[in-house]
Amino acid sequence: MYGLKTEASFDSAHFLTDYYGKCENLHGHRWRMVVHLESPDLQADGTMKDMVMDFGVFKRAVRALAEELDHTFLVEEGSLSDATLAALEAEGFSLTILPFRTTAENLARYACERLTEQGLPVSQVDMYETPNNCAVYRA
Ligand SMILES: Nc1nc2c(c(=O)[nH]1)N=C([C@H](O)[C@H](O)COP(=O)(O)OP(=O)(O)OP(=O)(O)O)CN2
Ligand SMILES: [Zn+2]
Repeated sequence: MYGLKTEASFDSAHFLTDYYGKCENLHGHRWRMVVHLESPDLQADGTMKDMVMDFGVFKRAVRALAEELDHTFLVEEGSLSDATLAALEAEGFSLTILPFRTTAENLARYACERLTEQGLPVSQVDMYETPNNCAVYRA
């Protein structure tokens, strides 16, 4: 089995709904997303011959996802009233509405799904919420 790994980071705000502790308050993290690819075979021909995938293509896909989430407020759908969302948008804040509680576990799965949709053979995503705390999602 062959593997590749690359990473990108993004700074985003979030809060955890129904969390009893400091994380129920709006706060931010520098999320570090480490993406692992796995393939039993290397490409047979063309520009990516003998590669799982060109590192350039891989890192651009991971960076593009990080860029999409960077400096946005990650909001769990339904966790804020329409009036609050409208007020934040009226102030020019950038929101990313997600259909799940914004835990590191769910964000790791989300990144895996988004990159897999693009045809990357993702085997695992490590989502670091802090330098010491990381959630892992395996495809
Ligand atoms: N399994 C998970 N546990 C927690 C998650 C999570 O996504 N998955 N998230 C949080 C909060 O988002 C919180 O921001 C993290 O809190 P904490 O670990 O306390 O992080 P700190 O930066 O404050 O770390 P210190 O060690 O206290 O400096 C909570 N749990
Ligand atoms: Zn947090």
